[in-house]
Amino acid sequence: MLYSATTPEQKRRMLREGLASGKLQQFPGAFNPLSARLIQEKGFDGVYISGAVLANDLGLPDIGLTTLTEVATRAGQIARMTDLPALVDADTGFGEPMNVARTVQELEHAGLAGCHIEDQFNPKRCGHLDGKNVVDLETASKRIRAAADARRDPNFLIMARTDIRAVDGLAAAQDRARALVDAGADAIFPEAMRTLEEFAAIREAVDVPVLANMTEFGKSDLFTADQLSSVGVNMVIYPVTLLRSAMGAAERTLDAIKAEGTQQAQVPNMLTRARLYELVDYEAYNQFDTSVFNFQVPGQH
Ligand SMILES: C[C@](O)(C(=O)O)[C@H](CC(=O)O)C(=O)O
Ligand SMILES: [Mg+2]
Repeated sequence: MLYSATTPEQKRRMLREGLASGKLQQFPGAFNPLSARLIQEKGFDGVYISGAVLANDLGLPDIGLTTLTEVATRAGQIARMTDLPALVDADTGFGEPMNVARTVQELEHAGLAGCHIEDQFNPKRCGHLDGKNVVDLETASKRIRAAADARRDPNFLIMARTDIRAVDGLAAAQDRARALVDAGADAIFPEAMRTLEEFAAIREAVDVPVLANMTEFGKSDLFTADQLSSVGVNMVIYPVTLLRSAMGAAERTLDAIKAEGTQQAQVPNMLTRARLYELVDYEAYNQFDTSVFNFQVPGQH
């Protein structure tokens, strides 16, 4: 009932253990708190909270328009609904190194298990689009160092994302990954890798966990969990997958209502009322009510 009984500290330990387990950690992107429940129920290892999804959900493009307050608030609402660890996309950290430090403390406070901070210029863009740019190594390292120093829980995961592959190539991505680990990164997110061999090259360059971004319509093929495991990737995200699926379904239903004058034919594709109630644990609230209100007033029989 209500929120997860697992504490943020426990979730952060779970994330660390999962990354050290040798088993690929699969983190689908939750597009709202309810979908985080579904992700947990289906047996995934954790929940990803995508910057693109948070921006798109507000009707905005993913170009650094969302604020720290918006991201921390929404990420906190999602994280508290699941017993799984949640990793959030902190974009470029929302400013200069001191802002990055505050970002990390806000995200810790919101109950996140970790975040990733990238080395793009502001305004940032989707890592799978052309025309992005990256900051120099010193600036990128300062962001990561500030993030690592700011956390109060040593298990809060600081993941460094580098977008440099698309700008300067794979060797540059290996160098930068190494340097960001030296700056304090606990894990590396090499953005826009093209092949499995490229993931293997990053794996070779660093000895911290490596993440693969399996976003649709991007630069990489959608590799399977087995393929990613075979090159030593530790964690995979499906960042926008559920939002795209849900919005695809919504569009088809709206089209059907327009064309047919009723949603009837779409009903079999919908989550039933019973299933929805199950996901929000309706029954537990019912029982709470019954136990609270099931009393007798003395003298009244
Ligand atoms: C992972 C990502 O940063 C996100 O915000 O989810 C995006 C995903 C996308 O736009 O498809 C990215 O830059 O890859
Ligand atoms: Mg993003």
